[in-house]
Amino acid sequence: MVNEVEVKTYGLYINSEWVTTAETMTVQNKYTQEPAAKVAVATQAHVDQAVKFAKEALKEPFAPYERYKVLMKAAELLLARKEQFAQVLAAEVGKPIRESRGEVERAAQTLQVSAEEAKRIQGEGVPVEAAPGSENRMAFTVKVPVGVIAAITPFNVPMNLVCHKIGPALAAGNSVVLKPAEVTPICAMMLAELLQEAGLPNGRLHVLTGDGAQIGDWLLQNEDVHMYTFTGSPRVGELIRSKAGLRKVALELGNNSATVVHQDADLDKAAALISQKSFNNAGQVCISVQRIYVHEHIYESFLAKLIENTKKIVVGNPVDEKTDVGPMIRLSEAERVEAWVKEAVEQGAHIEIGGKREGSIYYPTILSNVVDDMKVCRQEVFGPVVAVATYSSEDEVIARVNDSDYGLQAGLFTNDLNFAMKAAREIEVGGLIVNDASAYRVDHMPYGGVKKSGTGKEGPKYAIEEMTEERIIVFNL
Ligand SMILES: NC(=O)C1=CN([C@@H]2O[C@H](COP(=O)(O)OP(=O)(O)OC[C@H]3O[C@@H](n4cnc5c(N)ncnc54)[C@H](O)[C@@H]3O)[C@@H](O)[C@H]2O)C=CC1
Ligand SMILES: O=C(O)[C@H](O)CS(=O)(=O)O
Repeated sequence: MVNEVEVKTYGLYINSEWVTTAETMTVQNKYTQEPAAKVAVATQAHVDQAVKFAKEALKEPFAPYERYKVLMKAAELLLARKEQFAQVLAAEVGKPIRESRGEVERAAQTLQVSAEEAKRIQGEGVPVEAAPGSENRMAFTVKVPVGVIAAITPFNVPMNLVCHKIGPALAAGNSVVLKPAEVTPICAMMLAELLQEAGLPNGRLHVLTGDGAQIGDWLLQNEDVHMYTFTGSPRVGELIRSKAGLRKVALELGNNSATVVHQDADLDKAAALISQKSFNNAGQVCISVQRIYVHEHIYESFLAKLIENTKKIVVGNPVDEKTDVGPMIRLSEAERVEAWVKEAVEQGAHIEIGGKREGSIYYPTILSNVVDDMKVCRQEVFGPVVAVATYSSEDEVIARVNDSDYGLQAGLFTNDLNFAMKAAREIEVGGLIVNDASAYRVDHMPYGGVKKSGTGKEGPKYAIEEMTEERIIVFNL
């Protein structure tokens, strides 16, 4: 089937209007390299205008039940248009069509859970009367919106990660100025159309496209932005934190995710799940398996099963129903991954399968005989490459998993409850997944890392905590 995506020009979405600009940018189909759409290029005046409308919108009532209805309606409309959105994702990301449909379904769930959470935002009674001299007082807290939130999102999951920002932000009563990734903004623009149709009040959402660094900087300069929520690279995350001053910042950053296969694990299950979760979206998932630590007693047998499963992966055109792995986001990224693998091989690694590039497609690759200081282990590959190493003791593997700048999620296959509990206590991550690979996520769970993987949690209930302020009300009776 040929992917026919209409080449449409999107304006900036400001105060429920589509604002055209003299300058536009082309968004490419990542497999065919043909134009998929054009988007407007915002100036600082557009950024300031969007923030101004966002701030003004906060003065208009938007009650929790109204937020619930709008977000639920948006989820319903999204599911009704699942195929249209999935085809756009396949084109703008190069994400295989079955996986793209999965992302749209998850995005709808994220909106639904956000809607439900809109009705559950609550404070608590505070027994101030327990303090000497306060016997005549009563107090309680309320959660109030932070105000205007700037949301900046990455290219790899452009639909669901946008919903993880605007869903909770709107549910909590905020206004949002969204800056989607330059290379994958189309779904975000379509989502804005959909939210408007679902009845979102004017001014609550604005979407700006153009130069990411420039718009990011203008958003940071604008004092009327109260919070920044960012998902992307550690480099940009640190930049935002350093420029945000005293304002709130939530950061979802990178990882070089480890998954451990212990000697008592179910090897068939481990090999099947790890091969599937290492190469989804061509490995461009920040919890994608990258470092695989296998107990030395079962190493040969596990590796053979992992290779066997990986051989079945179909590489090709994302719109083909059979395709499991499509292109990377850009040629230079595939070339970078190729160079890292070449360097690892020069340092002694063996390519067990893969190690091949065709244009921006990099084939699923398993490396063995690796050492922890190779780039493919130490840094974030963000591509379809895994590095398999052996270990001999529980303490050794926990120390090696923790020997990383990152700490988002890790996986552990074991049937030993004591080892699982020890790992739960000692592995330094935001989430440990037992008997599955690191890349497990459902959208209502708390999600976020430690160390260079970021600060703050996503998952609507947890993101709402970040996106509200707690206010105490004290009565002197
Ligand atoms: N923890 C998580 O949930 C996730 C983390 N990531 C991480 O994101 C990275 C890959 O995504 P990319 O889109 O390449 O990341 P990136 O950091 O290059 O870009 C992310 C966003 O930041 C914008 N941006 C670029 N420069 C900026 C600046 N100076 N100020 C403000 N905004 C700026 C971009 O336009 C884009 O919208 C990887 O490191 C990956 O691990 C990706 C997905 C999820
Ligand atoms: O971190 C990412 O790349 C995504 O958040 C993982 S998921 O939400 O697509 O599972």
